[in-house]
Amino acid sequence: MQASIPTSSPSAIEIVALTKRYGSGKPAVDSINLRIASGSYCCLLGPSGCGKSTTLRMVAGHESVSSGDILLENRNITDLPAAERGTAMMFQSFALFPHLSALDNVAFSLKMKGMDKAERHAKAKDLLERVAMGHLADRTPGELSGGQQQRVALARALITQPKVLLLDEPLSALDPFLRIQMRAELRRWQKELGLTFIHVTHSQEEAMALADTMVVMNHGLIEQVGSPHEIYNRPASEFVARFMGGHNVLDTAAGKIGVRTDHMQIIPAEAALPDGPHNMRAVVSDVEYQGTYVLLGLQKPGVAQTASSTAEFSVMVSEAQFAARPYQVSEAVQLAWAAEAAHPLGLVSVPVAA
Ligand SMILES: Nc1ncnc2c1ncn2[C@@H]1O[C@H](COP(=O)(O)OP(=O)(O)OP(=O)(O)O)[C@@H](O)[C@H]1O
Repeated sequence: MQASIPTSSPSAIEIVALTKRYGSGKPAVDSINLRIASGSYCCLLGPSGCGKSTTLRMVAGHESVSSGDILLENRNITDLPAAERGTAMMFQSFALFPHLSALDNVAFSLKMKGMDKAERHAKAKDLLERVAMGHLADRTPGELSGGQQQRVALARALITQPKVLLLDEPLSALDPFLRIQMRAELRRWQKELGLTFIHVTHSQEEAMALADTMVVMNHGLIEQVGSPHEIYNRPASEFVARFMGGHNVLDTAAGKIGVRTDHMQIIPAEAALPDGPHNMRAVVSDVEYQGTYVLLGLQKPGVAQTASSTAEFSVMVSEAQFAARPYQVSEAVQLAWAAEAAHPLGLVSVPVAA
């Protein structure tokens, strides 16, 4: 479901019925509405092809809009050239000029504006100091690590004094260890600078770690907007529950519900359970040891097991709980959950009034 962000803080960006059509088929971005609070970290999240990069590029002015509007601090920027919008973009590969020093990379856009060398170098040096790169200002990108290149790319984006920084998969070129380190740096910079960041990612984990507001997209539509805690604890649709992971989707008489895998209990088949809507029978189909917990895969009873069949449900049990009562593949069990652990999953996305 789409939902509006509380209107108490002023919107840095407001997107109204924004649509992008590339051909005659379904739009890549389909009349979306969104408000992004000033000074917040917003992550656009979704599977490949959901329209998140197209949305970001339309905000940046790198992609034309088929219909709808984009407002930055109440100014309609829909038809303005990229350089006049008050946004700056940081790309996946950082797009640094390989033959220029870090200093000249950062100063480049000021050179294009005709600023004299001493002044632009002073501004660039100042920004490099801010991202702890002042001592490496003379190095070319090839002489810098991935994380250092990212800091130069950030300084280069900030030199235009944007109100909104747009980041397109900025961490995907980094190795997993550095990605986690740079993720923390991005978050710290955003808070220190007090700027609005809009960050596109396909990683749920990255969005959860960074975002004040997550925007989950699918098929050109916004499925849900909310804090990581809201999205994880109250996924609004089956798509969001499955995409975020860590949830079971169950068919009940009252419709589909979501229950977190760590909020579901596994109980031996012979144990007595109260009759009611909050339990079901299942068969263990796989047991995965994950260190602090064990993830049990389960199927409905009577479903034939093959080597390629995947578990329909999952239950996370602590290592200690599993050690006290281990479960085996093919064992019949019962699953139970508290009424308050189940939340209904809607099916239809509804647009929000902008
Ligand atoms: N220049 C283009 N011409 C035609 N179709 C395009 C163009 N750019 C994107 N599309 C299509 O628009 C849809 C949305 O693409 P978009 O790049 O916004 O998705 P995405 O969510 O960012 O995916 P990814 O994570 O793979 O980059 C896709 O179906 C894509 O094929």
